[in-house]
Amino acid sequence: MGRTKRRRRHRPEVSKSLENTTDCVQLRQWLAQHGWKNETRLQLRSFAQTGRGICSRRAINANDVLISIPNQLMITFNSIQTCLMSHIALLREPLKIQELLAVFLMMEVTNIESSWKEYIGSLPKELPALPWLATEDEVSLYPDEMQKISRKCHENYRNGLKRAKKLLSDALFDEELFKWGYVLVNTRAVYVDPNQLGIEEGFSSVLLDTPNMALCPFLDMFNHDFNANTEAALNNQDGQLVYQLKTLSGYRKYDQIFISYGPHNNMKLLMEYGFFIPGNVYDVVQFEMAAVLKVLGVQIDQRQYKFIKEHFLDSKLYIGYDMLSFNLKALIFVSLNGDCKNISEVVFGDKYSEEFLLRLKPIVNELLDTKIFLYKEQCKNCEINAATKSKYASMMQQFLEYRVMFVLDLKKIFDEKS
Ligand SMILES: C[S@@+](CC[C@H](N)C(=O)[O-])C[C@H]1O[C@@H](n2cnc3c(N)ncnc32)[C@H](O)[C@@H]1O
Repeated sequence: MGRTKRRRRHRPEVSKSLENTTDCVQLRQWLAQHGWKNETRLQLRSFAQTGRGICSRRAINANDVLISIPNQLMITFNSIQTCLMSHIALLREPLKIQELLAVFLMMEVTNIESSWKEYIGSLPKELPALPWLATEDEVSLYPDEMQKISRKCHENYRNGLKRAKKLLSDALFDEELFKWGYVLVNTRAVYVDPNQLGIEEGFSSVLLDTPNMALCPFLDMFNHDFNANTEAALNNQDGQLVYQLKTLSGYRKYDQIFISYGPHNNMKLLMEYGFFIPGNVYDVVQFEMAAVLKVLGVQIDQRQYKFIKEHFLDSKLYIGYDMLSFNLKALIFVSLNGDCKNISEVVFGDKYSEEFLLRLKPIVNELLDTKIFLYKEQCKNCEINAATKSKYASMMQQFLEYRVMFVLDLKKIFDEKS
């Protein structure tokens, strides 16, 4: 009875081992040949919730070093420089580090003698459903804020593509493979300190930015969770530079081990990585100043406008589980109190009157209602498009459906709190 109970409580998430797949076997052999010891017995599995990810065949304790990847296995600016030397010499225009890494992947994926063949073989063949990869017709059905971000991401990509194309002859350039590399770098690269890697100053003739991105085999298989707490560092271990991850929380055997990609809200996760997490504690709904003023039904005068602009109160306007952002509350106050003599004192001293706080309640409700209305409308658009089975439209539809539930949740919480 005790055993059954214990087992039930410890039942791990449904998953399937990937250890016997060709890609995984080859990756492991290659890592082992280059000195990776896998002291924490990490294993690749396919998880029902997240797809491919990592667990351990033993329990992991808080403060354990999860993984140490030797520097020579990573793809850094240094490794690219050595491999692409002849092409880099032809460089007519500098690239960004992300673009250079993408060019490198594009070249190496077809190079059967590549030193990273096993790693490149382990990379996903299919790209995550990043909304900006959709067609312009589909993007035009997204909510305004997501259209804007999608177009910006697409523009960045097009600029990178233009630059990268100047680097190589047409015969050597494969646009589809470049896009594949570009997205994978965006979703998998880790931050590195160029000084620690011994990257000399001379990169500015080749790069538009600093070489602070690198690809780290196996370590890039960890999925994201907002609760995860890890520390990453390049350390010296037995005279060798290694990229190490330390976990600050423990994991049971076979439970998926997560890292955190940052305190990202769901919109950011979807735009940058192609997924979102229901219940994400960092999630928020954002507002434009014009939309807030419309709900308030007021017109602000010059003095109010100047105050808002001077203190950047027209940005970072959002509501999340922690409720209104500082700026949103301040913007509402300033907009409703044109005749107030001591705006600064109230706003920056958090001296809002009871009367104002009471007034906030219906305003917040209305702001959230406008979002629900919008998301429902846009959800219908994506639903029509999802019928054509585009993975972007389906993902956006799921996201907007979740978004409606999230905002309803916020309304409930705000109602209970105030
Ligand atoms: C660094 S990779 C992680 C490993 C990846 N799952 C793989 O199979 O190679 C980042 C990508 O994994 C996926 N991912 C990461 N965390 C996730 C999560 N919590 N839920 C769903 N997908 C996730 C997304 O596609 C993201 O772009």
